[in-house]
Amino acid sequence: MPLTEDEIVAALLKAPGWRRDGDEISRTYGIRYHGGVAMIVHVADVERLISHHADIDLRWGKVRFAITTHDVGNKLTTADFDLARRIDAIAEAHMAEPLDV
Ligand SMILES: C[C@H](O)[C@H](O)[C@H]1CNC2=NC(N)=NC(=O)C2=N1
Repeated sequence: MPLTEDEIVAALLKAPGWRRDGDEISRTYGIRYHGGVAMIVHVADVERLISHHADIDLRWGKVRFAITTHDVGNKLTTADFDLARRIDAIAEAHMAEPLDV
C-alpha cells in the first residue's frame, strides 16, 4: 500500500538525513571504495531477508542508496522507510560518513 502524503511527511521526520525526490528516498555515504563494496554486500544480505531492495550506486569514495517500492508502481511504502533505517544501521557499523547531497 502506498503511503499517503501525510504519512510520508511523518516517516521522513523519523528518517533524518534521507532526502525525498517525489516517490523515492535516497541517502549518500562517504566511504572508501572497497569499504563500499563490503557495505553493499551487508546491505544486500539484509535486503534478501526482508525482500526489499535499494538501487545502489557505488562511486569512488561514496555510495548512494535510493529506495522506492516497485511492486506498487514506484511509490513510497513503509517497507522503504524500514529499509532506510536498516541501511543507516549498517552504514554506522561500516563507519560510513553520511553526506549532504
Ligand atoms: C517478490 C518480491 O518480494 C518482490 O518482487 C520485491 C523484491 N524487492 C523489492 N524491492 C523494492 N524496492 N521494491 C519492490 O517492489 C520489491 N519487490
